[in-house]
Amino acid sequence: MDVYKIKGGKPLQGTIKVSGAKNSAVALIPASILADSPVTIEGLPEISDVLTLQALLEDIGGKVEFSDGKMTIDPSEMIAMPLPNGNVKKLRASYYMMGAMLGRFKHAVIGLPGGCHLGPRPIDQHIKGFEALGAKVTNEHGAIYLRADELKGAKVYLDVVSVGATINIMLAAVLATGQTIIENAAKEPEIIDVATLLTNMGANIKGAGTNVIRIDGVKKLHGTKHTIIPDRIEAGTFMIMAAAAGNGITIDNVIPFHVEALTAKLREMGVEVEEREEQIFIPKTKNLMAVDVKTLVYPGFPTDLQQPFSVLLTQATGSAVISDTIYSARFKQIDELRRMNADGKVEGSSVLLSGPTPLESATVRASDLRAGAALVIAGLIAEGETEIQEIIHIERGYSNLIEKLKGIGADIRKETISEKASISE
Ligand SMILES: CC(=O)N[C@H]1[C@@H](OP(=O)(O)OP(=O)(O)OC[C@H]2O[C@@H](n3ccc(=O)[nH]c3=O)[C@H](O)[C@@H]2O)O[C@H](CO)[C@@H](O)[C@@H]1O
Ligand SMILES: C=C(OP(=O)(O)O)C(=O)O
Repeated sequence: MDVYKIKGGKPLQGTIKVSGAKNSAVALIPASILADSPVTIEGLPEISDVLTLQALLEDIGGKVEFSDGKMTIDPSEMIAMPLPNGNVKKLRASYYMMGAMLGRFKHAVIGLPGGCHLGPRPIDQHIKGFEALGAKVTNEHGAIYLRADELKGAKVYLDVVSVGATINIMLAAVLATGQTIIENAAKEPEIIDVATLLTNMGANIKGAGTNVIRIDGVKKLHGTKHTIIPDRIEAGTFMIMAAAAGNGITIDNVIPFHVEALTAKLREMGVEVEEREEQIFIPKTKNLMAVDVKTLVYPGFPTDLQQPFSVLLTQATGSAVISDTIYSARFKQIDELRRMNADGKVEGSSVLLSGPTPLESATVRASDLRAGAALVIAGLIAEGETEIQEIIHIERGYSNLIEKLKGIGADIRKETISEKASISE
């Protein structure tokens, strides 16, 4: 079992570079299925979700080359191979194989997706969209069967604002006949990134980034070259880290506009945030004041930063309430932070945190990706050596984290330890 070991309390200083966005990458890669010639994506993060998607494309006959963040996918010989199990369970975004394969082959068999356990994560809105386009969708023994004689554009109103459903319906609709309108669409920057790739492949999409997206179906899509946007959640994680443990940190390769909700919260707490063109500088913070946080759909405060942000609140003066309106039970980090001396309590869909509390090292478990990121930040602050187990979740989403953190002075290493030392349930 691999673990991270972190000796906390080191002064962190210098420049840390953000990689390409995980939540774009995991949609851009499946989008290539819709082309009739090679698609090249540059700036991809080196994370296990990307490698798993590469394997899934290879499973269906794609020829994929991936090195130095550049992936070239030749989709010309892909076939509609069923993917009921195996790799699809390893990540959430395998659901994009549904929209992309349905769009190209008019049928697909895909196992139910995996991903972080954040409470219930239904895909009813994805299915509602596929059905509106004319697909018959059934769930048989844990796999979703999708089949359509023809996909025809339709109006789809999303009952909940969903990133995954918005992108998946776009993927299924770009090669359908006629016009599809997605109403109450999600507006995340990753949706614009995917729409940009599809447009450069020859698709006709208007309104991505607003809550109404119009797609006029085209007959075919061709290969292209695309550079991914920076990961705003990784950037936000580094901003929180800089506020909690930094001695002057520059976060490089960030679009400041994409992290505005976090910037505003940090400023409210007393953190100085200097925005530059593609960088953010955070000097050493002296006094942190507690602030309440409520997660919302974009451009609101992202649920994916709520868990890392909770660590910062343990260092702030006063009491604060965090409410997660997207995933009401996304608080598994709190039990682990309590092992490290944090004063936090989960109450329904909120957490009450009081501080400042000096964190102490402990052996803790990364129950999910952002809980893991939270524990890394906690480990960087804590007195002594913290061991983080189940880092497999962290490596789904953070590219070269150890090297990046060492580069700003952190004492962190990856070690393999005996399974017997696991603290998992
Ligand atoms: C791979 C990826 O991009 N993952 C992100 C994506 O996940 P994901 O696409 O799974 O999240 P959604 O935006 O779909 O979910 C938002 C909310 O809608 C609900 N819902 C969603 C779909 C559906 O069919 N029915 C339904 O009820 C969910 O339970 C959740 O409460 O957006 C989340 C919310 O910003 C982020 O935390 C994830 O990092
Ligand atoms: C929840 C997340 O990822 P996924 O949707 O891939 O599980 C995340 O990136 O924080």
